[in-house]
Amino acid sequence: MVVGDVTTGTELLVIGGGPGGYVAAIRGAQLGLDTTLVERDAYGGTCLNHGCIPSKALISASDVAHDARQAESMGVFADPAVDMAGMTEWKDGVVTRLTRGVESLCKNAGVNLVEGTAEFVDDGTVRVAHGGEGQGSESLSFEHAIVATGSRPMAVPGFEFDGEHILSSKDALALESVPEKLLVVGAGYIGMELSTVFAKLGAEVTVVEMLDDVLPGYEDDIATVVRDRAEELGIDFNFGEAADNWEETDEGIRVQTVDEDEVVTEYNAEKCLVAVGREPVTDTLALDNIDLQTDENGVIPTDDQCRTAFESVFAVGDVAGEPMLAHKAMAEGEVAARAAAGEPAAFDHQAIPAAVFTDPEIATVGMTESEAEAAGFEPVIGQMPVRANGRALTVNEKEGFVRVVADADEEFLLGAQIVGPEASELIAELGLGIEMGARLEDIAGTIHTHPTLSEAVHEAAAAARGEAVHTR
Ligand SMILES: Cc1cc2nc3c(=O)[nH]c(=O)nc-3n(C[C@H](O)[C@H](O)[C@H](O)COP(=O)(O)OP(=O)(O)OC[C@H]3O[C@@H](n4cnc5c(N)ncnc54)[C@H](O)[C@@H]3O)c2cc1C
Ligand SMILES: NC(=O)c1ccc[n+]([C@@H]2O[C@H](COP(=O)([O-])OP(=O)(O)OC[C@H]3O[C@@H](n4cnc5c(N)ncnc54)[C@H](O)[C@@H]3O)[C@@H](O)[C@H]2O)c1
Repeated sequence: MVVGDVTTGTELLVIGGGPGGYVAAIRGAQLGLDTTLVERDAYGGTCLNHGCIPSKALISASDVAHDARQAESMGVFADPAVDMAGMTEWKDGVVTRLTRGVESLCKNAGVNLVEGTAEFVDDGTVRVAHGGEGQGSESLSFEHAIVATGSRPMAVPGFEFDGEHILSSKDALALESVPEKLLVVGAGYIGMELSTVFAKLGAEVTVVEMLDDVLPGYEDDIATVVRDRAEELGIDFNFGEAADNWEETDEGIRVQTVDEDEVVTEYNAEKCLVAVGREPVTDTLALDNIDLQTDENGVIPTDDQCRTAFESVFAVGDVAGEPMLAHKAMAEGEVAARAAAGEPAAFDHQAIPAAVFTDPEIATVGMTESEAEAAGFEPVIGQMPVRANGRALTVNEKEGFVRVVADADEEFLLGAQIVGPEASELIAELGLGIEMGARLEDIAGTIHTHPTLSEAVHEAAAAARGEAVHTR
């Protein structure tokens, strides 16, 4: 415990111990920099504690329950009971194991760990306030600082999170029982992943979305596959409606939405999950003290080395803007640490994959067909339906496809979109392909194991060359 005002110095100061921050700190220490990581809450940040990991744990657990109930066509008859408290305990165990792992990885790498909230005093010093009252504070001087303070959920005006009726994703991931009726506001990443979880666990789920389909930004044929499956699970979608206000009722809550013609619709539910996007966390940093400006979305602007307007200050991860994904935060953390250590490093945006862990999963990397056209390419497309893949049928899956986008001229791989089982795993081969400048023939000429889902990647590349064997 530090009481009073102690001044120490460090070569590399990292603020925030999420995926962006802890990777930056470990890499900085590995490169020989005296490195200090300041975290105010829990190592692993949003991703490990309240995001990627707990949500994927609940997705897996709800899949086990749901798949067992759906296995009659495979000759398996089961009716598993769900103990949400037990599931939450198991999920918390996974989280604890991983957060402890991050802490010990940092320690083993020689990173100095400081618990507290860091704010800038000037462009070479922060003040770290420790814990609660009487815990004191210390000043830390630095040569380079990496800001990795992440993001928080955005609230809809009038729908402030209370953890009881109006839930953030963090609240929803900590529920001890399955709500009978769940209203979800927003059909983006979180809305779709968590609607699927709770529908599979037996909740009656209704989704309201301001726009006209699920998962804005994804191509229509991809969104359609996921929406159709979600509707089969009993999820009720209401598009073109925005959450407007709510009140408490004897049974829970009544939420009113409004559409563009001012038509009001009412929904009764036990709880309401609001998932309408996330905003960067910068208000903990006293940025005014160094006059570091954010843009209109609260994002800290950076260059391709993740450097801010200040030579000595970098920003990585969600606080540095879209896409707000953990692997992008880690990759930026690495670039910033290397740049701080004086190594050549630059962040390359061309092959950042994204995955939505819906049923079935979605995964994309690089350009879509229309993005390739807009970038001046003449694209060629190859597509393999999941139903034509033997392994998919053996795991009782039929819906979806693998699509590759290449440049017609030289056949360089430009992008890929997958919707189907294990899409999040299959996309890695195509990301590597783009990164290495692979051509269609490199993928089509690689022998893929039979029977695997990865053969669909091989066939999509072959299809783009007019050489598919397993699809027309
Ligand atoms: C429900 C959910 C599911 C998600 N699923 C996925 C997924 O499957 N895949 C994926 O790629 N992404 C996913 N994400 C997004 C992912 O969690 C974020 O992109 C990622 O956590 C960003 O990492 P970061 O290091 O920028 O910030 P964070 O993980 O938010 O970490 C920031 C850290 O900074 C600390 N901090 C803030 N201010 C200060 C301060 N002044 N001093 C000290 N410490 C401070 C915070 O306590 C926090 O620990 C999900 C997010 C949510 C909410
Ligand atoms: N698998 C993953 O990688 C993963 C999973 C979860 C979250 N995340 C990250 O977290 C971020 C935040 O997720 P999210 O789902 O909160 O945001 P999102 O941006 O993905 O989706 C928000 C949705 O809410 C809708 N919306 C906005 N205001 C509304 C209103 N008033 N009423 C009804 N609908 C409204 C938007 O049109 C949009 O469809 C994601 O963008 C992503 O970066 C990633």
